[in-house]
Amino acid sequence: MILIMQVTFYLVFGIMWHFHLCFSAVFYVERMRQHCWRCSNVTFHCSEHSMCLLWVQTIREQLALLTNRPKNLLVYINPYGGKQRGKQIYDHKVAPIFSRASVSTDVIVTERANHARDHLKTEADLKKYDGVVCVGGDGMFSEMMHGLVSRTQREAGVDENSMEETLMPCGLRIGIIPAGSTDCICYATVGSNDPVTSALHIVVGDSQPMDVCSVHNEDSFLRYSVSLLGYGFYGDVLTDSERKRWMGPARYDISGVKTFLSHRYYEGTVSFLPAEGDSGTPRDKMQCRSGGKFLAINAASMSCACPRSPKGLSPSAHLADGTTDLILVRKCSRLNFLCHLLRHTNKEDQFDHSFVEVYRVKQFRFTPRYQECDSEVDLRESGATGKRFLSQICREHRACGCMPSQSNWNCDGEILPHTAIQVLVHSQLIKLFARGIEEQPVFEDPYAQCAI
Ligand SMILES: Nc1ncnc2c1ncn2[C@@H]1O[C@H](COP(=O)(O)OP(=O)(O)OP(=O)(O)O)[C@@H](O)[C@H]1O
Repeated sequence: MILIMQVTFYLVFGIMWHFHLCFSAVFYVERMRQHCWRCSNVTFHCSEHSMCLLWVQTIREQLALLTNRPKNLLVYINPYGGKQRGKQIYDHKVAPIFSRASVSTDVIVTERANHARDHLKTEADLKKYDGVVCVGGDGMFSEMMHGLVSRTQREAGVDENSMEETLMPCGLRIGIIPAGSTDCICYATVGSNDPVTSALHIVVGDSQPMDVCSVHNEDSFLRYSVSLLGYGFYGDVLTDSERKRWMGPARYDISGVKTFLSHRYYEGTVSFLPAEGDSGTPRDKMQCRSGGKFLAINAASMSCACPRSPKGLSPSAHLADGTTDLILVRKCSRLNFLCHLLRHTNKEDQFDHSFVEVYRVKQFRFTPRYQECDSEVDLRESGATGKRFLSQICREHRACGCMPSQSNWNCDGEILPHTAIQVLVHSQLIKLFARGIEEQPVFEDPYAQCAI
């Protein structure tokens, strides 16, 4: 009994004691299908008050020894993310679990885009907290991560604009309660996009380090990325879908089909520093420069798994090994490109095509064939008349003023204002309240209760 308790005690997260009726309920995590966790409880009845009290005190003492568990959290809720149910999800599904686990919270419902980022960057008294939690989608996570990373660098005197400086890892862990239209980061780090599961990962104090890529244009810092940096196909899908926000989540499908049919390719050169040692490579083709015509240039710092693509863009990408998987899809026929895209949704190897190259790298640089001086992206549907391409004058045909074909970088769902970028992976810069996707059931019967 003692042995079982030691093994599984970390899954207990609360206890409720009823003095007069002489019983106590112990709350614990129960593993369900598809990486979902649920809150369960077992009730102990006891004929003697003193024995019941002893049990309750012992369990409380044991819980107090688990120092990795958060006691104070700062929570940001985006009330407009996804189906606009962030507040409801937090109040009904998450807050009761935090309360049961004796986690106290300060909750901020955001009033505008970048509210959470700015508050974290400057105002928040971070010493009071053991972690920060966002209730929203990938955009909301990205906002919070930017706020926390920038704050950490500023306090450490690190210049984010300099690629030479080593960034300081963040001290606070980040929790993600999925409530967006795309919850890829949550899905790739927990294995599901279920708010209750994420809340339970937070209260049991899970910790998952994560790499962060910094993206620079010459000497200026642009953004951080933790999941996907995509030029060409994924950049075009995002740019088009941003113009169709009014359509809701259906915009991604419509923009995806439209972008696929347009079959645009882009010219440029990718230079990279391959990972060494035991990081492994997704494929064994070593070279450090690749130029030509590309349908897509993707850098996946995590698998980028999501319900539509259960294995993700790069199934073996590691969350925290200091590398990113650079996937170069060269110009090919529409049919071949379709085959490649379809393999993201099934178990076939999406890299097993002659027009696809993949490298595990620590840093890379992309130079478009036609270097632009500036690119202010105009997202209006009537973009052709906007500012977007005004400065993109073809170098080789200055006289004719023809417009070179350039895409935008999709940086974790945000459009970058520059096409020529340098990317550097910072190993384990942040930590999440997550444990990665559990490969094997810990217990022989994965659906059995975790006995205490
Ligand atoms: N109160 C607010 N009002 C408007 N925008 C907000 C607010 N709070 C946060 N945001 C912004 O909303 C964007 C989308 O939020 P979130 O990621 O939570 O939802 P989403 O439905 O997943 O959206 P996305 O289309 O980015 O996947 C974020 O980039 C964030 O900056």
